[in-house]
Amino acid sequence: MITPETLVFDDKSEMIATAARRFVDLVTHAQSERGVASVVLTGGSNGIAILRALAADSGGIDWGRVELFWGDDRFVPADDPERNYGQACDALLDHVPVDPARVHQMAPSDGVFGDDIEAAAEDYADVLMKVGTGAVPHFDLHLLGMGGEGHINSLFPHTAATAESEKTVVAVEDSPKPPPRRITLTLPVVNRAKSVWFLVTGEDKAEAVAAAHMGAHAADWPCAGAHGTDETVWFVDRPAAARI
Ligand SMILES: O=C1O[C@H](COP(=O)(O)O)[C@@H](O)[C@H](O)[C@H]1O
Repeated sequence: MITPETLVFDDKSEMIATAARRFVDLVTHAQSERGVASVVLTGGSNGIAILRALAADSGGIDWGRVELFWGDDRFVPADDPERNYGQACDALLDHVPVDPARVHQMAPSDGVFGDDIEAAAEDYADVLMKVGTGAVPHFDLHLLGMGGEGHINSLFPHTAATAESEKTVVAVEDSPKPPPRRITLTLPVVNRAKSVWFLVTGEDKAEAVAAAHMGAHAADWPCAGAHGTDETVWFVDRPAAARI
């Protein structure tokens, strides 16, 4: 496994600005190599902050050639402010010329599958296979936020979703963090990404950051189970880095 790169910043705005610049470099490089870049977005404070920074300046990114996915979303109605997809639209996607056919949101609870969260999760697994023409894509980048107990996407400690080794997408019915119903990519899918970046701030995250850096078990600290095939980068502020 590749040794993670850990970048510690004095403040959050400096961290987000650096991550946004690296995002531009990574995506434009992928586009020049392969035509289309694939990126998995995340929710949470920093996952949305980087999108706002990109709305202000996205350099030479051709947004029409970015395939966008979500690492997780909350299974709530489409207009619920808790939706990671809706927050991403407000922060970035409504302001740049994305190709709607390349924007792959997870279904909301009032979408085509209605309240059937299992059907919605299976549909997203199909989407991954279809876009990857028969295999889950090796995403160019998977962004991750992280909770204080080490959750990433909607993979919480000591849950079946975190232990999942076969399915690519699962439904979560009892998330300890509200709202309780969510859809999430699983660790085997996260770990297909070439680059996995964590965006983490705050001293309440310091124990989880330290656990991941000390090689904890993913069951205990899901963040410890996420790695890119080419790089794993931790963007952390000083309080979050306090215990490493
Ligand atoms: O519930 C969620 O939380 C994580 C982390 O959020 P943060 O606000 O503590 O940074 C987020 O990455 C995930 O997508 C989201 O659904």
